[in-house]
Amino acid sequence: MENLKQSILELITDTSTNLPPDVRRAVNAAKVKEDLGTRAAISLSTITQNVVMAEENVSPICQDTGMPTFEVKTPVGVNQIIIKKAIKEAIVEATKTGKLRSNSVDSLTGANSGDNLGPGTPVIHFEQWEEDDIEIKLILKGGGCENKNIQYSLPCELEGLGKVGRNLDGVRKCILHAVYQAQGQGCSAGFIGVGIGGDRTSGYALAKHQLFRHVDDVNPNADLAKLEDYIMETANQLGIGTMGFGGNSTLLGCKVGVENRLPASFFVSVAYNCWAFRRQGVRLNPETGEIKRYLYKDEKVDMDLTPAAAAEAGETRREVVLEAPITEEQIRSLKVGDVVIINGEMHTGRDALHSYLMENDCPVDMNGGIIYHCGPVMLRDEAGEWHVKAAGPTTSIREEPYQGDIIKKFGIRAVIGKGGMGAKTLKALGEHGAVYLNAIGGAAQYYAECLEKVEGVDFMEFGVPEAMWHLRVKGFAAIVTMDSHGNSLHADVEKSSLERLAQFAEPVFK
Ligand SMILES: O=C(O)C[C@H](O)C(=O)O
Ligand code: SF4
Repeated sequence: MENLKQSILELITDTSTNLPPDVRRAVNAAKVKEDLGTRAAISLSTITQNVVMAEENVSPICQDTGMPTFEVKTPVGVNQIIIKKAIKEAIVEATKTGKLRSNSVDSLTGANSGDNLGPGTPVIHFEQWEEDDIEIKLILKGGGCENKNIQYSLPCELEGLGKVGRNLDGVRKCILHAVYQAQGQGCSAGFIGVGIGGDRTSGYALAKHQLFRHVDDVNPNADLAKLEDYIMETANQLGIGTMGFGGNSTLLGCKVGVENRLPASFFVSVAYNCWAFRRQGVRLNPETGEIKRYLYKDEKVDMDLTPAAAAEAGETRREVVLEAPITEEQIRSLKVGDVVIINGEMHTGRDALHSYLMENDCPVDMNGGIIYHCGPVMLRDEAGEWHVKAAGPTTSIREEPYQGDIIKKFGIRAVIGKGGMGAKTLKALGEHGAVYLNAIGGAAQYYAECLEKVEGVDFMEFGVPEAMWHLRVKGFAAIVTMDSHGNSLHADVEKSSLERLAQFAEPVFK
């Protein structure tokens, strides 16, 4: 098995940097469905560009390379301990070379292991099978979309949909609700795997397992095939759209599996995966460990790079250039829908930093400054200089308990992230003259290119993703989705999508 580690390393690299053809087809199709010039069309244009850049740069499509989860099938007689060791070695190497972000964090101390190894990471499932080859499948599912997974225990009552019974129609309602509750926070347009039945643990495992199905396969169970088609049709009428900006493409794939349940339990488990749906697999020669073929590479699919047209007549989009320190006057002139181009300095900060800043001072002057919810992939060269390898936004709503206070305490004028924030932050934006800017989630290569220089870093003890990186940027584009006048695109889309959800309350599957 002399080639085993190298083959696994290739699998990890390909999964992280090269979106599979079935996913590419789905993203391209979504792009066609959006009207030219809308926010959704512009986002999809950035997304397709980002996919191409990741392949060319052999760098992560999204900076969050997720929880590496391997599903391994071995013929009888193959040593699984050797495979496990090779997987771990390949993971360490892929982390060192920036194909994976160091993502394994001690849940009690917050310490990042730095090499993606630790209790429970990576996840490896073994199974024996009757075939002669070794098969290894890998999914890199990021934390933001993982947070939007949801499990329903039936019977229950759901907002907009009413009573949910223990039958196929109840399952239908749960799935629609799952898409609704994710809004744009899991970087829609998404893919969902659904597990009906099992217990709480096996139900989620079944749901995640569905994500290994081809996007365009047909469910062998006729009822579930109908359900999948129905969900695809209906969920895309919720109007959540790419990144939750509104639009026609909310869901790119729906795969449903079923297992028996206990008499007392009826779970519907939903695994939500962002558009950056990174999963791949290989068949290996059991003697040498060489790759015989890839599992999700049926044909080469180029991304649709047609640029999103300029706004149509009637929909004017202002472009405003901002450079820190930003004045209150500049902020007050911004409205939801404006596109902002940022030059100059910004600082990253996410969960660890926000909680720290509540009680402590900031090492840099943030007055008039810009904070970017981002946990980048960074590499240091021989001269000790840091380089940004991938740096898209992270889900901002996690900072909701802190953001308003932090804006006030440090005089921050702009918060960049994705998925939007809540009422408390909206109020603070109005009171203190600040703005929320939505960057395109997952577009980690696209944004890395705008980050020209790493000026410094604080709090490396928080680990690379959570540290406060001081960055010099050029031409960083984001959209105002919450302004200082009380407007929030996120609140609007949430409200309108709930109204649309309620239109699907009547039974469909008898
Ligand atoms: O951790 C990250 O960088 C992003 C995360 O996957 C998210 O979607 O919030
Ligand atoms: S940032 Fe978005 S695209 Fe990246 S892992 Fe999180 S949910 Fe997925």
